Amino acid sequence: MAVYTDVGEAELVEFLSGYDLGQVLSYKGIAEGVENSNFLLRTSADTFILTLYEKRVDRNDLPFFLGLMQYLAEHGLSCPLPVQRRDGEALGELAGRPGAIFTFLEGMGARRPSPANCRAVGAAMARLHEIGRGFSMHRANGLAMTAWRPLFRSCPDRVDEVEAGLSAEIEAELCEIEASWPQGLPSGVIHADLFTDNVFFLNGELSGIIDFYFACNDLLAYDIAITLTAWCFEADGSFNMTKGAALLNGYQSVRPMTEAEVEALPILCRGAAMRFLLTRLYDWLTVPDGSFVMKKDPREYLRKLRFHRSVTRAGEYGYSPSGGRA
Ligand SMILES: Nc1ncnc2c1ncn2[C@@H]1O[C@H](COP(=O)(O)OP(=O)(O)O)[C@@H](O)[C@H]1O
Ligand SMILES: N[C@@H](CCOP(=O)(O)O)C(=O)O
Repeated sequence: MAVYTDVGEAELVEFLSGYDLGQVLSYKGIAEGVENSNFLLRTSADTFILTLYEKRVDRNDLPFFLGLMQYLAEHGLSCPLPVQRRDGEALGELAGRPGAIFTFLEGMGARRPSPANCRAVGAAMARLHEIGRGFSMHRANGLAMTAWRPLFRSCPDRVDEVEAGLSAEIEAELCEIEASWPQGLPSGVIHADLFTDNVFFLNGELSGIIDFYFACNDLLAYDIAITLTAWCFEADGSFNMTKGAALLNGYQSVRPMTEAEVEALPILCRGAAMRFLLTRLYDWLTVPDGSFVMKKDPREYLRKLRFHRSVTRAGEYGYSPSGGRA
């Protein structure tokens, strides 16, 4: 349940007095999400999303996130647009937290993505990468490859309780990833959390992308690796090459990958699986049972990591050099 901060009606009315959004009709907490508190807000003007930023989001990063959403929306990517107050600011303070209001996006995440969904998300991600070239703000990736070992070290000494031998497996894997991580690939603005719950579909068409709170500057192909890892495995843990090909072809229909990116895809996928294995592992071992923070199973990403370790070339993900070309 992602409502960590309660909002009283009087303080909400006071907060809204800075906007031209009419009268509050209703507001209710949204269960989905992990990081922040989100409310569905209906006013006499329209329906909106009210987000209160919780402790895990650094408030110094908020201008980057809000600025990026505004820039992408203004350049044709469907994503929430931060609503400005009368004084021109989009960020305010509510219930002791930084807060902002966003336009509401219609649609729902694909629970079991089809190859067509995968193609659409690949193309949308490439559009995001292309549009992002013109965005002038910069944010280093706080969860970049160099942050994984310190994150692993900060996990309590109970990693092997999750699975026997896990600590040694992660240690060995980190050494290989660190030694083989690619240098000099094209970089730019990436979403970095393009999971199925963050991409909405309406009537079979991709209607928008949400949740830019891990967005940062990093390797574009690392974003492809994250998305491929999130979208193209089945519930039984098997990789679906049809979906992989669809996602990569969709991406390449907008932005062809360079040869170096294609070659690096297997190691980037190992990194992507490691990043989500570690954040999930940390939460699994540190967040108390019964807490509001939704813990996700780290073993899902351990299985994905093991698959990626067996891959030697991008063709095994469904990549084909002509992919995306008409
Ligand atoms: N602009 C939006 N339009 C429609 N629904 C939204 C919007 N932003 C968030 N939501 C809803 O709120 C949920 C949580 O949002 P998300 O940004 O993923 O939260 P968190 O950052 O806490 O993970 C989403 O799954 C979706 O249901
Ligand atoms: N996608 C991450 C967790 C972050 O959750 P989100 O609700 O912010 O997308 C994971 O699955 O580990």
